[in-house]
Amino acid sequence: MAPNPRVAAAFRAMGDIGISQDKVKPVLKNLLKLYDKSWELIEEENYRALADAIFEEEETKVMELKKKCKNTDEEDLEEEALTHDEPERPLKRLRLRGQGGQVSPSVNACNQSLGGSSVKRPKVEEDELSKTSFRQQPREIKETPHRNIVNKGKQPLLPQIEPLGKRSMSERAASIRIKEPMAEPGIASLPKQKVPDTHGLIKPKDEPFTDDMFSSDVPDYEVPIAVIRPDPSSKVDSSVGNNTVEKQDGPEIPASQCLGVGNRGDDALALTSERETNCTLATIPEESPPNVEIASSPLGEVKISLSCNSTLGRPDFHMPSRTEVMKLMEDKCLRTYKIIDPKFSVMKLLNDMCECVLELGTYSPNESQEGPDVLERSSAQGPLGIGDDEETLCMPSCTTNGSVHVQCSTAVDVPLSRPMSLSSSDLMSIHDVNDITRGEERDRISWVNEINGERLPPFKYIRQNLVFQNASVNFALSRIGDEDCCSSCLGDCLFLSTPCHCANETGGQFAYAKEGFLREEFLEECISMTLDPQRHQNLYCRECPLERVRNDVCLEPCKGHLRRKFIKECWSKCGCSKNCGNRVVQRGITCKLQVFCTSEGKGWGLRTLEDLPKGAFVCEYAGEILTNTELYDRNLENSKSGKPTYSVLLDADWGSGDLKNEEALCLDATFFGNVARFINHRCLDANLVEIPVKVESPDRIYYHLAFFTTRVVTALEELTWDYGINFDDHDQPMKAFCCRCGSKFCRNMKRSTRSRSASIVR
Ligand SMILES: C[S@@+](CC[C@H](N)C(=O)[O-])C[C@H]1O[C@@H](n2cnc3c(N)ncnc32)[C@H](O)[C@@H]1O
Repeated sequence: MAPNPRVAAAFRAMGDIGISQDKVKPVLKNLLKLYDKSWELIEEENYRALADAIFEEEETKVMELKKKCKNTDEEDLEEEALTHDEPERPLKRLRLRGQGGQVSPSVNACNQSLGGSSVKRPKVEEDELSKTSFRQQPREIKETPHRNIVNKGKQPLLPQIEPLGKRSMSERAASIRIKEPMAEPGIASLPKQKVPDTHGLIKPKDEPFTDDMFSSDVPDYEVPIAVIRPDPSSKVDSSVGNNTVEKQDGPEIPASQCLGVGNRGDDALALTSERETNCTLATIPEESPPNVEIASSPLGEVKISLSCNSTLGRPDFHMPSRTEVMKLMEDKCLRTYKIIDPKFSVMKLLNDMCECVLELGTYSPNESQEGPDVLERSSAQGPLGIGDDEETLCMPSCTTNGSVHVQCSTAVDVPLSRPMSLSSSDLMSIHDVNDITRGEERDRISWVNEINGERLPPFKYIRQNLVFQNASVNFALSRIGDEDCCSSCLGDCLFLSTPCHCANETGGQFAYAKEGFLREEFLEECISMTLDPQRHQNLYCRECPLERVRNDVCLEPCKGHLRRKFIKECWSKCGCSKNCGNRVVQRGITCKLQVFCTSEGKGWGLRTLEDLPKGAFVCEYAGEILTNTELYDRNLENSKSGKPTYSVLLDADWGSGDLKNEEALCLDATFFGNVARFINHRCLDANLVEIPVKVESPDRIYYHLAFFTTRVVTALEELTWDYGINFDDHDQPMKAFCCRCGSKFCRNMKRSTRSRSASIVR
């Protein structure tokens, strides 16, 4: 395998300016292994062009530094000659081999001077060194640098793919071979420049980096690659040489956030000066080694998480902003890369890592059929900022036990591997973080997870109900008689002195007020029916479809269905305007909503991002229209999955007549649904109430189930509705969940014998 130019160049750069290789190696080993995967994708030619361009630009500064190092070089060479029996530093050894035993004096001298303890320091002022610390001498790259990093001298880093199921995600990430070149913006197009031969110094390229370059006891990818380290004594200037941190756009960064890159907490990356090295080495809790985790969700999201426990015992610690962390990481820890790639950023690094894993892990023919591994993740508490980068989420966070995490995940919805259970249509259902509706709704609906690494499970977002197969839903215009519409109306029906036919359903008054919200009186009635069903007459079927589907022969008596108030909206056959105030639900969602991961263990939930007045329409429950029989069959298949259920009975009129099988309908949002599928249950004092709405169908067999606020709901409040579950009724199609609604009226805790029909099927 060809040598890796990035590794070579990074080492050359550090060597040239005298950075201790001992300190850097263990860190770079891990960083490079990850980053190189993406770097490898860049064509060799382009790399050279880029490197040449950068090197030339930096030449003058490097030469200046070299002059200053000159004296030291000579001394060091003498010293080296005297002490050549001593074990060589790995880099030096590499160079010696690569140069047939010829060592570049200047490079070697400077290299040893800063980091080495057994050799002299260069005669360079620290400040000056800081200024030039990462300048690199131009050089000619005559041969392709090696790319084959070898682990422990035995195992190649990029072996052939093994079956997925047998290995952890991290192992897979480390071992899958890159298949296709990937262009990197801004790099591929750089013109190639010729670099004078006079500067050709070293070619650390002919040999693979072997075990002796890195600590040998470090397994691939199971070691930390980055850590945020505390520094008890000083604040560190990210621009080097200054012990204070300048405020960026956030609060001052305390000393505890002195950043470094390390390996298992026992080494640190000393990239700039010894002062910084001391800082990064200061107080590393031994019991909490930093760690890197590569994980994927079942849908293929890749997360690379860098973590350490550096805040342990630091009560003064506060979580820095994402910008602060990123800036410090870039400035302090990783500027080596900036020499080679001026566009380098930590975000880019992390994103590249993620994308490499994605690239490497996608649709590999050798992968097993099992889903991708998901590594154990620590659940971060406290708010996580979402990256402003469209493609990457980078989230520094802090747990209560003091761990600091920098987590990066791909927001691009590419599955890591194709689990057997995901069909191509499933893959189509993977959700954009910015808009789960894929443009179906007027406004975007985003999803966030501030709790753990889970991603939104797949489903296909639909705005309106769809018939699955046998449901008897007939939208024929001819079915709507004159009494069921207002064909002679004009404009806005709410402004009529005498309400039109469409208000008949609601007792001759429209359900909506002119402001667009439900009339208080109507709303209160609906709420009261939900809160106290005993006061309102339940409907009982002679032959309940729920019982009939269970047992055709001997039917159990109907347990009753809550009688509900309907809304009838004006529709296409009406003469009024599309903007008529009696058309609310059919216009769709108009408030700003967000799907989020709940902290109470209820899974995903829905919240509003803006204050909502009482009686405001939020959304309807959209899903596949199934017959009760079809739902029963589906549930039989899924009953033991323990997954959330998303089906709702359209039973608001059951009991008023005998229903045929194809008329007993329900909505199932498991596979096709809208945002309402995320609304969780709350016993009794939910902030939403569901109301049946007739739009295009004159009867009550099929209707829309619409959610309205029961009170003022403030921004970021979770939206909930009372599913009407009787937690004591075990004779139900699916097992009831353990309610975590948190309501003081929770029926699951009190085990009340409240006898409401279960309108949501569990
Ligand atoms: C319509 S889904 C709601 C969205 C769901 N939380 C999710 O993650 O997709 C209904 C399911 O959510 C969960 N759920 C809803 N309300 C809950 C509550 N109060 N306590 C616990 N789990 C709840 C149950 O698993 C239930 O089957």
